[in-house]
Amino acid sequence: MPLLLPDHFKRVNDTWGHLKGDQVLREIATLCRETLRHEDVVARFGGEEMAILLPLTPLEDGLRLAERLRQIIAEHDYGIQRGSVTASLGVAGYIDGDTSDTLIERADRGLYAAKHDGRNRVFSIQ
Ligand SMILES: Nc1nc2c(ncn2[C@@H]2O[C@H](COP(=O)(O)OP(=O)(O)OP(=O)(O)O)[C@@H](O)[C@H]2O)c(=O)[nH]1
Repeated sequence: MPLLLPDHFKRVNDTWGHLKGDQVLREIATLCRETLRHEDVVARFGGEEMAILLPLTPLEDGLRLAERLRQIIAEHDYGIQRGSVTASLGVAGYIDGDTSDTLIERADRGLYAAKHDGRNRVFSIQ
């Protein structure tokens, strides 16, 4: 399960306006959906955060997919200055006994590590 958070999104809103920010978020969600399988789920997870559910996907594959998404998001043309939209992703793989809370908590720690390491990165904490 990857958690995705755009980088420096306040700056996107402040520079190009909230409506453009909304459009960027919608485009990121569309890019995710286009990249994922039919059974995968992209969900808004409060604010500008998105949760991605990849059923029956080993962590290694989830990490590969998250890395692909990171690249696609960074390379897409949003109609604003190139390079101004990137995202950080934290990925957690299901472990026996996990609840949704413990899974999200690990993905969130990965996300925090990705932000802390400089953003536009994929991190996983097991
Ligand atoms: N346009 C738009 N902005 C949103 C939405 N939800 C949250 N935001 C904005 O997203 C911004 C998030 O800012 P911060 O939490 O400071 O994080 P950030 O600027 O992305 O910085 P880092 O996460 O540290 O890279 C805030 O300005 C929120 O108002 C939304 O639905 N639409």
